Amino acid sequence: MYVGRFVVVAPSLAAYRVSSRSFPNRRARAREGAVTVEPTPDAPETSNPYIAYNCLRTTDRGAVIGNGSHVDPIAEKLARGYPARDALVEALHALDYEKDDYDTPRVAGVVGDGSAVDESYVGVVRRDALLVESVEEPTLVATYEKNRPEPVAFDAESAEAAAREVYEMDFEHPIAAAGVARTDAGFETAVVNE
Ligand SMILES: NC(=O)c1ncn([C@@H]2O[C@H](COP(=O)(O)O)[C@@H](O)[C@H]2O)c1NC=O
Repeated sequence: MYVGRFVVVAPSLAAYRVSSRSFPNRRARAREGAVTVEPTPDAPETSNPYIAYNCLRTTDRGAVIGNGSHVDPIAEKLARGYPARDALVEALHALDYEKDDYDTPRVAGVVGDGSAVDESYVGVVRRDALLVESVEEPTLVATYEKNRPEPVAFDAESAEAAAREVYEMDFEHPIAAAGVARTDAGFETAVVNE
């Protein structure tokens, strides 16, 4: 099955996978407090505005993952003190689904900083819906087919294991993955590219 891009929130860690039929020449690059999805140097030029973006940001108040440019405003609102639910609702509603040939949904997840009980969330904005849900068990939402949050088996206990586990999930066209986990020393992140 091809589900496109997807997030898993677990809820003290999270992971994101880039799957792609159309733009396979991409990688996830780890940066300070962020992971960026970008074309590889050999990728053909494209004017598609949706294929390069920060897919992960960490802040003092939580970590954010997702499949596009909405990750930045969600992280910025979170850092300014918005509750995770409100940051997701506002940024997803403002940017809405992608205006491409598929009306591709935007998906996102927030891992809270550990200071509240109901702080980890997933969200998706589709042409026909905006869903933001609190996460208490591992939950997946994808751009296609599985485009509403659903429970998923997920065993990872570190950022690296989370990235590896989503990369190896049995969905077509894996390209790269990123993981983030809350630890006593803050958020740790990891990437997988193969
Ligand atoms: N975030 C991404 O990495 C990403 N990759 C591709 N897209 C969009 O989804 C469309 C379909 O891509 P694909 O056939 O690779 O699933 C692309 O034309 C592009 O508009 C993306 N946008 C949202 O998922």
